[in-house]
Amino acid sequence: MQAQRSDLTDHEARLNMSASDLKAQHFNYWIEAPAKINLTLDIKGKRPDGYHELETMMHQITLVDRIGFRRGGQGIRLNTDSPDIPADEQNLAYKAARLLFEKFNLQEGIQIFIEKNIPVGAGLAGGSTDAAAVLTGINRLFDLGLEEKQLLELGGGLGSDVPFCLLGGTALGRGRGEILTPIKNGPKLTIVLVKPDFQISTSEVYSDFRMDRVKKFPDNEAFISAWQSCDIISVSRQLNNVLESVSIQWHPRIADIKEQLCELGALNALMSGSGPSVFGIFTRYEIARQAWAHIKQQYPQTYLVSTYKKGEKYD
Ligand SMILES: C[C@](O)(CO)[C@H](O)COP(=O)(O)OP(=O)(O)OC[C@H]1O[C@@H](n2ccc(N)nc2=O)[C@H](O)[C@@H]1O
Ligand SMILES: Nc1ncnc2c1ncn2[C@@H]1O[C@H](COP(=O)(O)OP(=O)(O)OP(=O)(O)O)[C@@H](O)[C@H]1O
Repeated sequence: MQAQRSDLTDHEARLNMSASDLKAQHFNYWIEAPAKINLTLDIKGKRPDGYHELETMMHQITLVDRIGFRRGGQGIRLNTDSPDIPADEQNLAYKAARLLFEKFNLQEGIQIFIEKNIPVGAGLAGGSTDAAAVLTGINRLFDLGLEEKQLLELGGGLGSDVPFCLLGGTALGRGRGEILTPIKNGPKLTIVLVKPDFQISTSEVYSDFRMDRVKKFPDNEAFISAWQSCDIISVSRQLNNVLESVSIQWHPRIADIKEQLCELGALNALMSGSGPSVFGIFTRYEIARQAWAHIKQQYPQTYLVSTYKKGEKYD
């Protein structure tokens, strides 16, 4: 027979609580940290600092990590439910916290929890979005008064994707990816996202990139025009990521997944960032759901997601 709540001692009740109840009780402030996909990614050249000059359409989706905070104690303490990421100063979220602690000489400590739902090393900016959420969270919790422009500048020092993760929505990224132009009034996308069971190093992909191996470059102007007309068919036609020329050569399975998504009804499919995640865009939710159920049997890390809107809650 199941014990009633009132029959339990405090300790038993705590043991009976789900991990998420415990987390909710301990961490009293939570921020969502959404993943991003690159709808286009163009490389304009290599810069003197070794980075690549980009022009990329970035887009937040409803696959989110949740970052919990609690003020108090000494210094920065970080925990996570994921065995795949470091729970120490190696973590990009920890580095984000340290940046603000040092800059503002904060005396009171903070405890941070990363509920990890975004696959790691997937081309989905998982580390960057956690870091962005930590900058936002500490700014609010400690009333630091940092404005968006200052946060974006601090974020850019942590990683090229962090500024976009701070800004959110849909934006064109130039420079290293940190010079951002928001692109408003787009459609709400229905997406099936597949993360195959291997990871790819972003820096290795960039260092193997050769302009003369790219067959077709993105047309961002045409993309933006299609986007602002909410014309999903034209948007799908304009999907293009030049880093596929590296990652698909290393892992032909990425091309297989793209093909499979299209066979299952996607208008088109593309690798995100440096890969290996692949997403397909669908016009109808029911077709997307069937494709998701089918591909999930082969690739357990398959997600049915859509365009992320701030303020809405997602499971
Ligand atoms: C592939 C993308 O995710 C697309 O949004 C980003 O360009 C990568 O963003 P990120 O992971 O935040 O990148 P960073 O942590 O700043 O850099 C990782 C490595 O990627 C390479 N890198 C990154 C961005 C860029 N514009 N040019 C580069 O060559 C650099 O070798 C760098 O050492
Ligand atoms: N909070 C974090 N979440 C995920 N990875 C982290 C985090 N902190 C550090 N890392 C490390 O960063 C590396 C890249 O992971 P991440 O999931 O950010 O890759 P990614 O999605 O390919 O990033 P991007 O799309 O920005 O290139 C991994 O080796 C991981 O261990």
